[in-house]
Amino acid sequence: MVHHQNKAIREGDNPDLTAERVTGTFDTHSMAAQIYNSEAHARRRREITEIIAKRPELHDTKPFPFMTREEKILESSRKLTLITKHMNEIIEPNNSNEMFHLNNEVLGIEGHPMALHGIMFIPALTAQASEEQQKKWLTRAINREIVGTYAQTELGHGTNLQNLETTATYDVATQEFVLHTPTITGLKWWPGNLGKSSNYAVVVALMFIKGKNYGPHTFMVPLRDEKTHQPLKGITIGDIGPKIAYNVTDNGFLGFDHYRIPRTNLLMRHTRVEPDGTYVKPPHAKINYSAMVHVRSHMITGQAIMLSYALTIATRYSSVRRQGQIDTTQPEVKVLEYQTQQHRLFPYIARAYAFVFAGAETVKLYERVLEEVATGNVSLMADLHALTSGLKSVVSHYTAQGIEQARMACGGHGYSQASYMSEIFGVAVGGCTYEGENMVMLLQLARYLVKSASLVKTGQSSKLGPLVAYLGAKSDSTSLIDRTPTTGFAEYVKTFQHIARRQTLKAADKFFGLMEKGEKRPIAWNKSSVELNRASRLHTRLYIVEAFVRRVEEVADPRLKEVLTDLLHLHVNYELLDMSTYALEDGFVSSSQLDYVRDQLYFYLAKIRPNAVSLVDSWEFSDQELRSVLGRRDGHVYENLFAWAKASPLNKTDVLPSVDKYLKPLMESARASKL
Ligand SMILES: CC(C)(COP(=O)(O)OP(=O)(O)OC[C@H]1O[C@@H](n2cnc3c(N)ncnc32)[C@H](O)[C@@H]1OP(=O)(O)O)[C@@H](O)C(=O)NCCC(=O)NCCSC(=O)/C=C/CC(=O)O
Ligand SMILES: Cc1cc2nc3c(=O)[nH]c(=O)nc-3n(C[C@H](O)[C@H](O)[C@H](O)COP(=O)(O)OP(=O)(O)OC[C@H]3O[C@@H](n4cnc5c(N)ncnc54)[C@H](O)[C@@H]3O)c2cc1C
Repeated sequence: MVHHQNKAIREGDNPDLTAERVTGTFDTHSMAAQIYNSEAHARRRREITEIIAKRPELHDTKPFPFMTREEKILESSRKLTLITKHMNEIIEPNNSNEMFHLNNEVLGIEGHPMALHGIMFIPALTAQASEEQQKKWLTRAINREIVGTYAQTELGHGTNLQNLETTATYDVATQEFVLHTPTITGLKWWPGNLGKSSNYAVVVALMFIKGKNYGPHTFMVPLRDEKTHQPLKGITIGDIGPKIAYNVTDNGFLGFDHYRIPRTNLLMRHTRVEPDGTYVKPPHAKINYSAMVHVRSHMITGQAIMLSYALTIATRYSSVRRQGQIDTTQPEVKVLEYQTQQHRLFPYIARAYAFVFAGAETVKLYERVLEEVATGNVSLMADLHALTSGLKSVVSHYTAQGIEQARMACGGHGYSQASYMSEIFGVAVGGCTYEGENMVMLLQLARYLVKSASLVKTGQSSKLGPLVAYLGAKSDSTSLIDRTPTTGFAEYVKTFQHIARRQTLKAADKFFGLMEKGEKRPIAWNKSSVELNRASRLHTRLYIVEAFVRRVEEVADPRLKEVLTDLLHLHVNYELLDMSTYALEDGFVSSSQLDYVRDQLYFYLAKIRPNAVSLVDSWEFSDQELRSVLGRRDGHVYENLFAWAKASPLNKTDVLPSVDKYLKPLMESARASKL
């Protein structure tokens, strides 16, 4: 038996796909260890996948696209109950990475009744509840004795938290908070699993004590009777209806009618209200926003995975789909041979790797900040907020674009739900909106960049933090990119730094200039905001490149290093071309240097070509996880597309009731009138 580098090869697979795998130059298990950040985790993922494969009760009973929303919720609840009961047989208890994989395999990306419970409810209690409160609620939440969500957004306000309408007014006499929704626009709207599944929520409301507004605070609020699951008195609650995707999650609405909770339901780890109404303020004004920062830090990896789902589907399919000829004397080629197809897919494969490497760094920083904040050290909160605001925006934007490119790369079959592309797109694109609308979050990063620019302009560059230290450096007069040895990335990094620095300082100049001319700060900010957001994107894209460089430098295995270096070359050349306006406008990069960059790009598209399938196989998604007929590991696409179509509910009968009822009489009367 031949041992191939690509571990996805099996006998009986589509030979076109096997041929791709045979050309792979690196070990896909080793690459998986890079993607999932450790050999142990990559191995555990495979083990979990194998366990699930052997347990048919954990498989989808039919393809998701053939189910109604109610059927999907029922099916998801069934599987959720099973994996909760048998969790310890499948994953290490309390290992969030393993839990994430188990959920993706068994439940999929469309959500499930406890999605927000794990993503936000437990993290909010962990970071914001006092020890006493954690004893009361966190253990019950971890044991799934109660199910919770995070209810912040309202019908009328999501971004602007200071103008939420839900109030929590302290009643000193009874030592209770009175939660109230004064208008329809004050209804909580959107929280995941609020509609039907949760019986508790961490609710964000403006806190009033003795007539004074203390701004948004978080409260632990019971919503439904723990036995009957009926809404409690004073609570109006329900599902907001179907969405573009993610419809297994019951995003909901919630209203309070003078609903009372004890004082001690204010989450009091960092902030307190004494029985007499005395307010003890937290060590950082935005410490209660931690659940959002938690998700923003983790969603970078989640987005990279969804982008990779789409790329795996499109790259495998492009290796079995033959259409047209390049040399007319030869048979039809795999569509992956077309340079346009490679240009559509490979730069996004590089981006997916770049995103997952950047995501690993964000999670690490988040964990550090979480530990520090627990001891009262809030010094890194602003850095983490700035970094995650930029990354969540840039990564979700390019992920959505990349998935759509991958869908189009599959031609007509990409438009069929058999590809699963529309669901992957629909779920991923939600990330551009939730956890802070992308433009808004880029503007949060811009505040940090403008403060940093101001340090540079006032000669205080030494005070710049490591994430923005480059803003204080002096640029060379021109880029030396075409004189760089092909293995080096330093000149590219310098060029990206130059571009980000120039745009940041220029946008800051515009903002400060408008204020000098007499504009009020918020007006000047608004008039500079497009330029400021451009700076935020360029800064974030620089960070992503640097994270990619850092990872490639760490890799020891020469085969992995070579292919990752190829991908990095592709990435830096593609990114530079994509932002060439900025590079050209001050002459830092010349048009002949851009020609070099273009040539490099085409060179690396061709160099990566033999490894394309192995690069997507390395993500090690099972067929169950991908849920795509086009993306099947074995490449047997056509016969399975036919089987999938035959299984469509519309094909249960040859003649539909709608035909009997309407079309037949219509045709009959048309025929009769002709007689
Ligand atoms: C846009 C936001 C951040 C503005 O918040 P606000 O309180 O109004 O800010 P201010 O203007 O008063 O102050 C800005 C100031 O605060 C700093 N800051 C903001 N957030 C943080 C933070 N988390 N950590 C540290 N510092 C923070 C900021 O840097 C400024 O500092 P300066 O020094 O420049 O003054 C806020 O309204 C916001 O976050 N809006 C977005 C709302 C959002 O994300 N909602 C998510 C709801 S939950 C959800 O979507 C769930 C999805 C489900 C799923 O994930 O699957
Ligand atoms: C799938 C999904 C799941 C969600 N889950 C939850 C959940 O579990 N819990 C929860 O509480 N919420 C949840 N949300 C709500 C989500 O967090 C908000 O929709 C999001 O924060 C955006 O707020 P918004 O809807 O008020 O948008 P808006 O703020 O109304 O945005 C509309 C437009 O106005 C622009 N805009 C707004 N403010 C500014 C500004 N200051 N400067 C410049 N432009 C601005 C935006 O860029 C955007 O283009 C979810 C949303 C989705 C789509």
